[in-house]
Amino acid sequence: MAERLLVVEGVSKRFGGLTALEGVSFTMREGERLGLIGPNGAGKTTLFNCITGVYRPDRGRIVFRGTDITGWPPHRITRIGIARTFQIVRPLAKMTVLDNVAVGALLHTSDVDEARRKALEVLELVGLYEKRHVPAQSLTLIEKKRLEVARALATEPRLLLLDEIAAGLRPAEVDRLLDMLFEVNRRGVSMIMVEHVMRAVMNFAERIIVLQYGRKIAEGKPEEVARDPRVIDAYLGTEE
Ligand SMILES: Nc1ncnc2c1ncn2[C@@H]1O[C@H](COP(=O)(O)OP(=O)(O)OP(=O)(O)O)[C@@H](O)[C@H]1O
Repeated sequence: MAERLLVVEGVSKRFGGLTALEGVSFTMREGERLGLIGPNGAGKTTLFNCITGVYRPDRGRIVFRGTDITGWPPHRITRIGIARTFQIVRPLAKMTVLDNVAVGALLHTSDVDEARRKALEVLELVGLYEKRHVPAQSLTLIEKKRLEVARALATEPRLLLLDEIAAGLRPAEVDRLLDMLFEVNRRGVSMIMVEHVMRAVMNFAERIIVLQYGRKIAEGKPEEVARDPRVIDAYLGTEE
C-alpha cells in the first residue's frame, strides 16, 4: 500500500458559536490529487487554514508523513513540506517574477544565487521562464496564477493546497492551468484542490471530498460524488 501522506483525524474548529468544522477525517496517499468541494461557508478554507497552521483545530489531529503537526506554526509546516496558493493572488507587485519565486526558495537556502537558480527551474516548469524579468504586476491573470503556483513550489512542497485556482479564468485557460498542475503532480507533488469550478476539479481530482456545514457528507471518485443525492441536495439547497 502506498505511504500515507496526510491523515486528518476528527478535526473540529469553532468560531464563537459557529461550528466551521465538525469531526472531519480523511487520509491521502503519496502522489494523490484530491478535490475538496462544498457550498459557500462549508469549511473548505478553514480546513486549509488548520492544515497550514493558520488555525489550531479545537479537536482532532493532523499527521503529515508520520509526524503529528497539529498546532504547529505556519513556517514550520511550510518547512516540513506543505505549501498553499491563495484565492486572491497577491504577488509582490514591483518585484520581478524571478525574485517573487526566489523569496520562496530562500526557505531552504540563505544563498540568493542558489535561490534564483531554484526559482528559474520552477519558472520553467510553470511556463513563466520567458517572463522572469518583468515585474509581477504586469502579468495577466492566468500568469499570476502560474506565479502563485511557482511561489509555492519554490518552497519544495510534497503537498500543495490550491485555493480556487481556476476562479476568474476562461475555460481554455483552466485547461492550460490543469495541464501544468498535472505535470507538477507527475513530478511527485500531491495536491488538494478547493474549487468551485466543477469542471476543473472533476477533471483534475482522482477523489473528491464534499463538505457541508463543516461536516464531510461524501467522499469518492468524481463520477460517484457527482451523482450522490446528498451532494446534489447540498448544492441545490444553498443559494450560490
Ligand atoms: N476567522 C473567522 N472568524 C469567524 N468565522 C469564520 C472565520 N473563518 C471562517 N469563518 C466562518 O466559518 C464558516 C466556514 O467558512 P470557510 O471560509 O471555511 O468556508 P468555505 O467552504 O471556504 O467557503 P467559500 O467557498 O465561500 O470560500 C463560515 O460560516 C465562515 O463565516
